[in-house]
Amino acid sequence: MLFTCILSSTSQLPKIQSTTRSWTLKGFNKDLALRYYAKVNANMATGKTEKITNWVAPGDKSGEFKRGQSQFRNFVRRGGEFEPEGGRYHLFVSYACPWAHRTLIVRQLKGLQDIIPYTSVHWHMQEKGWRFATEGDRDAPGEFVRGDPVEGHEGYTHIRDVYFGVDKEYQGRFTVPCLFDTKKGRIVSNESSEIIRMFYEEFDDLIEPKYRDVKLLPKEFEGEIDKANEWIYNDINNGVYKSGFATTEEAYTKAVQTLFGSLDRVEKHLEGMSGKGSYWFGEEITEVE
Ligand SMILES: N[C@@H](CCC(=O)N[C@@H](CS)C(=O)NCC(=O)O)C(=O)O
Repeated sequence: MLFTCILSSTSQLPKIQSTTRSWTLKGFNKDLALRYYAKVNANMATGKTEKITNWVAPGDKSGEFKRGQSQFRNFVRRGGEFEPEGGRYHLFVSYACPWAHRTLIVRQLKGLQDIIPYTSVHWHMQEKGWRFATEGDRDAPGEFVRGDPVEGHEGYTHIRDVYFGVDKEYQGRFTVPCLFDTKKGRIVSNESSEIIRMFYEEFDDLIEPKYRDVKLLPKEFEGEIDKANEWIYNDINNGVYKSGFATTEEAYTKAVQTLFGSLDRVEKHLEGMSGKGSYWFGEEITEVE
């Protein structure tokens, strides 16, 4: 999934080829790839004053990409501070972001299209981070790629405006996905793994009955799902970033080897399921997918 985000951004970068046994990178020009990633990195300047732009902190000799924690970690919950309500929450995404993809996928699977509207930013992230599309953009196709439609956000040009709009002193990165509460004017969450979990059941009273039966975190598999998430997140989802943003050969090699080892592990698991269904646990799609 993350390969799509990083690697498909340029036709010059390697294509991933899946075989039943292993994943191989054919024609991988690492130097070219690293130069590209370095350029993306330089273009991803965010932050208000300090350079919180560097994926690898200056002075960190390890050259390893270390992801910061998402800072908005509230939950939409029945009876809680953020009640589930149709039209109340707005989801900001980028079609170029796989963390955002999973929120869109779950939104669709759970039939939340009329409950949670969304906006996708322009795909090209530049020095101020993600920006909203304008009327003049001719190169940003796709549904809901538009200006920020939230009332009170008139004049917002970038996702950073949403963050600074709720916290003038915000010091983190201006990431998508970001779930915004239009009623309280607050960011509920900018952590995709938690946004999807809110979508699983919290809005169930508002959706058609057939969507209530979509159980992406079935009780009987919860423990196994958490276990699988642990290494899939560290080695694959985030592993792509660790590979792409590494600034030393050592960090790069370690991340890439871990990544491909884990992709093999996925292949092996799915091969072992053959005949039992196409998904991680067989017949039913779950969070692991
Ligand atoms: N842990 C976050 C990560 C989100 C994330 O890193 N999004 C990237 C796009 S793929 C982003 O918006 N980056 C902008 C930046 O870091 O400046 C999540 O899963 O929601």
